[in-house]
Amino acid sequence: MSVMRRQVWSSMDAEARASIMHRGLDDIFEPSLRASIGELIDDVRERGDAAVCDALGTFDGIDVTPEGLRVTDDELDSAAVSDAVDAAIDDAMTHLRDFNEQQMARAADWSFESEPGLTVGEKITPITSAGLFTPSGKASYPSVAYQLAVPAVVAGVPELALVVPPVPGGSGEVDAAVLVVCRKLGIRNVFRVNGPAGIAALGFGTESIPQVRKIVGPGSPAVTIAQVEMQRHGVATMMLLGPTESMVVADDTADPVRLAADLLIEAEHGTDSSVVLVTTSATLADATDAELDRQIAELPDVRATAARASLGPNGGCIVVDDLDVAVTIANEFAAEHLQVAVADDQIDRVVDGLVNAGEILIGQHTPFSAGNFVIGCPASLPTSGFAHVSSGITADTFLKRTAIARADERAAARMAPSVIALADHEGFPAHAAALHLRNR
Ligand SMILES: NC(=O)c1ccc[n+]([C@@H]2O[C@H](COP(=O)([O-])OP(=O)(O)OC[C@H]3O[C@@H](n4cnc5c(N)ncnc54)[C@H](O)[C@@H]3O)[C@@H](O)[C@H]2O)c1
Ligand SMILES: N[C@H](CO)Cc1c[nH]c[nH+]1
Ligand SMILES: [Zn+2]
Repeated sequence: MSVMRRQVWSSMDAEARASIMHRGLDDIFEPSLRASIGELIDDVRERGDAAVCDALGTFDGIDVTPEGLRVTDDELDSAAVSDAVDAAIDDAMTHLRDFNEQQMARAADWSFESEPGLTVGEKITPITSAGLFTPSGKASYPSVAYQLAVPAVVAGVPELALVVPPVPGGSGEVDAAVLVVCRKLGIRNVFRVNGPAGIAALGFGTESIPQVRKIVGPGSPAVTIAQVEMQRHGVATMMLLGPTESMVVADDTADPVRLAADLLIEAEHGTDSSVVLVTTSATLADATDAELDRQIAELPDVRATAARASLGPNGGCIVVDDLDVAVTIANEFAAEHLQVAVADDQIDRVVDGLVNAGEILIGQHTPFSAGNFVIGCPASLPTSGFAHVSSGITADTFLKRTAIARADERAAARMAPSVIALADHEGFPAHAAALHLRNR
């Protein structure tokens, strides 16, 4: 039986096409989950640390007192990982720091004289505080910790706090690799939390956990709902870093063995992931499917089950007539991670046409896992179609732009008739009066 659900674009009706584009949102915003997360948020607002501790007991099976929420200096200082992981974290953080510093160098204040006597521009400053959520459920995610924290540090956010659920099945300890990342970056405000309760705690502030202005980080549906709900309470959060997803656009020159391996990368995250191959070659699709079957057999059961769901009911293979159609599909899908595996002389044409994706990785030497871990591009990226309108987490996520203008007397007089005409039309006499009195 095929691993990938196979469809031919030219024979798919509108419903079949819409179904491949749709992912995740119904599950994420399932009404009873929304209601229970809403109650949890209210509880944290009313009872602070006590509610976070209760949620840790109920949902994560961990008993802690409020004093136990903060990861101690001793835990941070003694956290240790193998030399190989330590070196890999340094390698990754160097690339990520370089990427974000390049971005910062292009985010300079600017101004210009837009007419004689009128200067306008922008001043760019970091937000004053941010909360970083590192997931810890179906996997350990030190890479998410540095994907969030390095950009925040490079942006210069003065107050940072990181929350993370304890290792599942443990006795309350936090993944040592996450702590190593925090230590390397000088982040000492680290808290063990239940996922959604931790989001609420960052938004309201509790006795132990500092209140922040913006919360970022990918997570499970419960964590995602908590972030969306906290917008009602005046906290900035992002839309929407949900279940991991990927797409590969390939032509008949792609190597099916690498293609299968690359499709399995994000497919193994969970049964809620979605992975799609769009190809001009049915022969390549057949060969890739056979390879997928062989490579999935080598995965542990839990990852194999996730991969079959991601490539089967949640995703699949779409055979298209040409690469232009593939580009149209990729832009409509707006994948979190997108790889282009086409002939060298087609790459520019395809990449030029791609506009909606969290990241675009070019060629079969650029697998998603290199992007996830080490390349230095953002890897905490918008999912569920939000790559149509938003971007991954970078230093820019932690900056804001304030417009600045200065007019002299001559420019104010020149603008007065336009201001007064529009103020009169909108019915705001005080808006008009401020210009009238300057021009008497
Ligand atoms: N978009 C991205 O950049 C990106 C990056 C990494 C991971 N991800 C995705 O993030 C997700 C991580 O999910 P995860 O489960 O591994 O970790 P998670 O930490 O996000 O979720 C687990 C936490 O949520 C709590 N929780 C779960 N359901 C709950 C409920 N109903 N009520 C209260 N608490 C509840 C658990 O007790 C635990 O504390 C995956 O879907 C993965 O694909 C996305
Ligand atoms: N694929 C994830 C982002 O969607 C990032 C990640 C971390 N670890 C493994 N993968
Ligand atoms: Zn991944």
